[in-house]
Amino acid sequence: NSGPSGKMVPVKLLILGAQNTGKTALCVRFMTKRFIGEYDHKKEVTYRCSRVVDQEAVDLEILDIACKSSAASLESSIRWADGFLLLYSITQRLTFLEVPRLKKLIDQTKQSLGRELTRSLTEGTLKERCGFNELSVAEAVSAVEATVFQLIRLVLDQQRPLPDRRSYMLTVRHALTRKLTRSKTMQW
Ligand SMILES: Nc1nc2c(ncn2[C@@H]2O[C@H](COP(=O)(O)OP(=O)(O)OP(=O)(O)O)[C@@H](O)[C@H]2O)c(=O)[nH]1
Repeated sequence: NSGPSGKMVPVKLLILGAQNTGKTALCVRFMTKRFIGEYDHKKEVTYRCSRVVDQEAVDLEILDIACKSSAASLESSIRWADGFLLLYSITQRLTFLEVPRLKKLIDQTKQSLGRELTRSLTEGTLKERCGFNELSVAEAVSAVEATVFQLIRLVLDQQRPLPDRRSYMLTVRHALTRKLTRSKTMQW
Protein backbone atom coordinates (compact mmCIF):
# COMPACT_ATOMS: atom_id res chain seq x y z
CA ASN A 1 0.00 0.00 0.00
CA SER A 2 1.71 3.22 -1.04
CA GLY A 3 0.74 6.82 -1.63
CA PRO A 4 0.45 8.90 -4.83
CA SER A 5 4.25 9.01 -5.06
CA GLY A 6 4.34 5.17 -5.07
CA LYS A 7 6.71 5.13 -2.08
CA MET A 8 6.29 4.71 1.65
CA VAL A 9 7.23 7.93 3.41
CA PRO A 10 9.35 7.34 6.53
CA VAL A 11 8.22 9.32 9.58
CA LYS A 12 10.16 9.05 12.85
CA LEU A 13 8.59 10.26 16.07
CA LEU A 14 10.13 10.52 19.53
CA ILE A 15 7.95 10.48 22.63
CA LEU A 16 9.29 12.47 25.58
CA GLY A 17 8.13 13.68 28.98
CA ALA A 18 8.72 13.33 32.69
CA GLN A 19 8.53 9.91 34.31
CA ASN A 20 5.14 8.24 34.55
CA THR A 21 3.35 10.57 32.18
CA GLY A 22 2.02 7.69 30.08
CA LYS A 23 4.54 7.62 27.25
CA THR A 24 4.61 3.84 26.90
CA ALA A 25 0.86 3.63 27.47
CA LEU A 26 0.29 6.02 24.56
CA CYS A 27 2.64 4.11 22.21
CA VAL A 28 1.09 0.75 23.07
CA ARG A 29 -2.42 2.16 22.74
CA PHE A 30 -1.63 3.60 19.31
CA MET A 31 0.02 0.39 18.06
CA THR A 32 -2.35 -2.20 19.51
CA LYS A 33 -5.46 -0.13 20.43
CA ARG A 34 -5.19 -1.62 23.93
CA PHE A 35 -4.59 -0.08 27.35
CA ILE A 36 -2.93 -2.67 29.54
CA GLY A 37 -2.08 -0.58 32.60
CA GLU A 38 1.45 -1.65 33.54
CA TYR A 39 4.46 -1.23 31.33
CA ASP A 40 8.19 -1.98 31.28
CA HIS A 41 10.01 1.25 32.21
CA LYS A 42 13.57 0.11 31.68
CA LYS A 43 13.74 -0.77 28.03
CA GLU A 44 14.04 1.50 25.04
CA VAL A 45 11.54 0.40 22.39
CA THR A 46 11.00 1.47 18.81
CA TYR A 47 7.46 0.74 17.65
CA ARG A 48 6.99 0.36 13.92
CA CYS A 49 3.90 0.20 11.75
CA SER A 50 2.49 1.51 8.50
CA ARG A 51 -0.48 3.82 8.28
CA VAL A 52 -2.19 5.76 5.50
CA VAL A 53 -2.40 9.48 6.26
CA ASP A 54 -4.14 11.71 3.71
CA GLN A 55 -3.59 9.06 1.00
CA GLU A 56 0.12 8.95 1.82
CA ALA A 57 1.49 5.58 2.95
CA VAL A 58 3.63 6.23 5.98
CA ASP A 59 6.30 3.94 7.40
CA LEU A 60 6.01 5.08 11.00
CA GLU A 61 8.49 4.58 13.82
CA ILE A 62 7.87 5.81 17.36
CA LEU A 63 10.80 5.73 19.74
CA ASP A 64 10.07 5.43 23.46
CA ILE A 65 13.40 5.84 25.20
CA ALA A 66 14.25 4.33 28.58
CA CYS A 67 13.50 6.59 31.55
CA LYS A 68 17.17 6.57 32.60
CA SER A 69 18.66 7.53 29.23
CA SER A 70 21.91 9.49 29.26
CA ALA A 71 22.02 13.06 27.95
CA ALA A 72 24.08 11.91 24.96
CA SER A 73 21.58 9.20 24.08
CA LEU A 74 18.67 11.65 24.45
CA GLU A 75 20.36 14.09 22.07
CA SER A 76 21.05 11.37 19.55
CA SER A 77 17.38 10.33 19.69
CA ILE A 78 16.35 13.95 19.12
CA ARG A 79 18.64 14.15 16.09
CA TRP A 80 17.07 10.92 14.76
CA ALA A 81 13.47 12.08 15.05
CA ASP A 82 11.35 14.14 12.65
CA GLY A 83 8.60 14.92 15.15
CA PHE A 84 8.09 14.94 18.91
CA LEU A 85 5.30 14.09 21.31
CA LEU A 86 5.85 15.91 24.60
CA LEU A 87 3.73 14.52 27.40
CA TYR A 88 2.84 15.83 30.84
CA SER A 89 0.25 14.81 33.39
CA ILE A 90 -2.51 17.31 34.21
CA THR A 91 -2.47 16.02 37.79
CA GLN A 92 1.27 16.62 38.35
CA ARG A 93 2.41 20.18 37.80
CA LEU A 94 6.11 19.26 37.97
CA THR A 95 5.72 17.13 34.85
CA PHE A 96 4.49 20.21 32.97
CA LEU A 97 7.67 22.13 33.86
CA GLU A 98 9.65 19.49 31.99
CA VAL A 99 7.95 20.39 28.69
CA PRO A 100 9.63 23.79 28.01
CA ARG A 101 12.99 22.28 29.02
CA LEU A 102 12.57 19.46 26.51
CA LYS A 103 11.29 21.86 23.85
CA LYS A 104 14.40 24.01 24.31
CA LEU A 105 16.67 20.98 24.09
CA ILE A 106 14.97 19.87 20.87
CA ASP A 107 15.33 23.35 19.32
CA GLN A 108 19.00 23.57 20.33
CA THR A 109 19.84 20.07 19.12
CA LYS A 110 18.11 20.52 15.79
CA GLN A 111 19.61 23.99 15.28
CA SER A 112 23.08 22.59 15.80
CA LEU A 113 22.43 20.31 12.83
CA GLY A 114 22.48 23.46 10.70
CA ARG A 115 19.11 22.73 9.12
CA GLU A 116 16.75 25.37 7.82
CA LEU A 117 15.40 25.86 11.31
CA THR A 118 16.01 29.56 11.64
CA ARG A 119 13.32 30.08 9.07
CA SER A 120 10.94 27.45 10.37
CA LEU A 121 11.31 28.58 13.97
CA THR A 122 10.21 32.15 13.33
CA GLU A 123 7.30 33.19 15.49
CA GLY A 124 4.55 32.78 12.91
CA THR A 125 5.41 29.30 11.73
CA LEU A 126 6.28 28.00 15.18
CA LYS A 127 2.61 28.07 16.09
CA GLU A 128 1.62 26.08 13.03
CA ARG A 129 4.23 23.43 13.74
CA CYS A 130 2.97 22.61 17.23
CA GLY A 131 -0.30 21.21 18.43
CA PHE A 132 -1.81 20.82 21.87
CA ASN A 133 -4.18 18.01 22.81
CA GLU A 134 -5.61 17.03 26.19
CA LEU A 135 -6.49 13.35 26.28
CA SER A 136 -6.78 10.23 28.34
CA VAL A 137 -4.89 7.25 26.95
CA ALA A 138 -6.93 4.99 29.21
CA GLU A 139 -10.33 6.27 28.10
CA ALA A 140 -10.27 6.26 24.31
CA VAL A 141 -8.06 5.17 21.48
CA SER A 142 -9.55 7.70 19.04
CA ALA A 143 -7.96 10.73 20.74
CA VAL A 144 -4.58 8.97 20.76
CA GLU A 145 -4.85 8.19 17.05
CA ALA A 146 -5.98 11.74 16.25
CA THR A 147 -2.98 13.17 18.13
CA VAL A 148 -0.40 10.95 16.44
CA PHE A 149 -1.97 11.55 13.02
CA GLN A 150 -1.93 15.30 13.64
CA LEU A 151 1.80 15.12 14.32
CA ILE A 152 2.42 12.94 11.26
CA ARG A 153 0.63 15.58 9.15
CA LEU A 154 2.88 18.29 10.57
CA VAL A 155 5.97 16.22 9.77
CA LEU A 156 4.77 15.43 6.23
CA ASP A 157 4.00 19.11 5.68
CA GLN A 158 7.46 20.06 6.92
CA GLN A 159 9.11 17.53 4.59
CA ARG A 160 7.42 18.91 1.49
CA PRO A 161 9.41 21.28 -0.69
CA LEU A 162 8.73 24.81 0.55
CA PRO A 163 6.33 26.01 -2.19
CA ASP A 164 4.15 22.89 -1.67
CA ARG A 165 3.71 23.35 2.05
CA ARG A 166 0.29 24.09 3.41
CA SER A 167 1.81 26.77 5.65
CA TYR A 168 3.24 28.51 2.59
CA MET A 169 -0.14 28.35 0.86
CA LEU A 170 -1.77 29.81 3.94
CA THR A 171 0.69 32.71 3.98
CA VAL A 172 -0.10 33.47 0.36
CA ARG A 173 -3.84 33.20 0.99
CA HIS A 174 -3.65 35.53 3.99
CA ALA A 175 -1.56 38.04 2.05
CA LEU A 176 -4.09 38.01 -0.80
CA THR A 177 -7.03 38.35 1.56
CA ARG A 178 -5.35 41.32 3.26
CA LYS A 179 -4.68 42.95 -0.09
CA LEU A 180 -8.23 42.43 -1.36
CA THR A 181 -9.74 43.67 1.89
CA ARG A 182 -7.53 46.75 1.79
CA SER A 183 -8.40 47.66 -1.81
CA LYS A 184 -12.07 47.22 -1.02
CA THR A 185 -11.68 49.63 1.89
CA MET A 186 -9.95 52.14 -0.35
CA GLN A 187 -12.87 52.11 -2.81
CA TRP A 188 -15.21 53.07 0.00
N1 LIG B 1 -5.73 6.71 34.63
C1 LIG B 1 -4.82 6.75 33.69
N2 LIG B 1 -3.61 6.19 33.90
C2 LIG B 1 -2.72 6.24 32.89
C3 LIG B 1 -2.99 6.88 31.66
N3 LIG B 1 -1.89 6.75 30.87
C4 LIG B 1 -1.00 6.07 31.59
N4 LIG B 1 -1.48 5.76 32.81
C5 LIG B 1 -0.81 5.04 33.90
O1 LIG B 1 0.31 5.81 34.30
C6 LIG B 1 1.38 4.94 34.66
C7 LIG B 1 2.61 5.32 33.89
O2 LIG B 1 2.42 5.00 32.52
P1 LIG B 1 3.65 4.67 31.57
O3 LIG B 1 3.11 4.53 30.21
O4 LIG B 1 4.45 3.56 32.12
O5 LIG B 1 4.46 6.05 31.74
P2 LIG B 1 5.89 6.40 31.12
O6 LIG B 1 5.89 7.88 30.89
O7 LIG B 1 6.20 5.54 29.94
O8 LIG B 1 6.84 6.04 32.34
P3 LIG B 1 8.47 6.03 32.34
O9 LIG B 1 8.92 5.11 31.24
O10 LIG B 1 8.83 5.52 33.69
O11 LIG B 1 8.92 7.43 32.15
C8 LIG B 1 0.91 3.51 34.40
O12 LIG B 1 0.49 2.95 35.61
C9 LIG B 1 -0.25 3.70 33.44
O13 LIG B 1 -1.22 2.67 33.59
C10 LIG B 1 -4.27 7.48 31.48
O14 LIG B 1 -4.59 8.06 30.45
N5 LIG B 1 -5.13 7.40 32.53
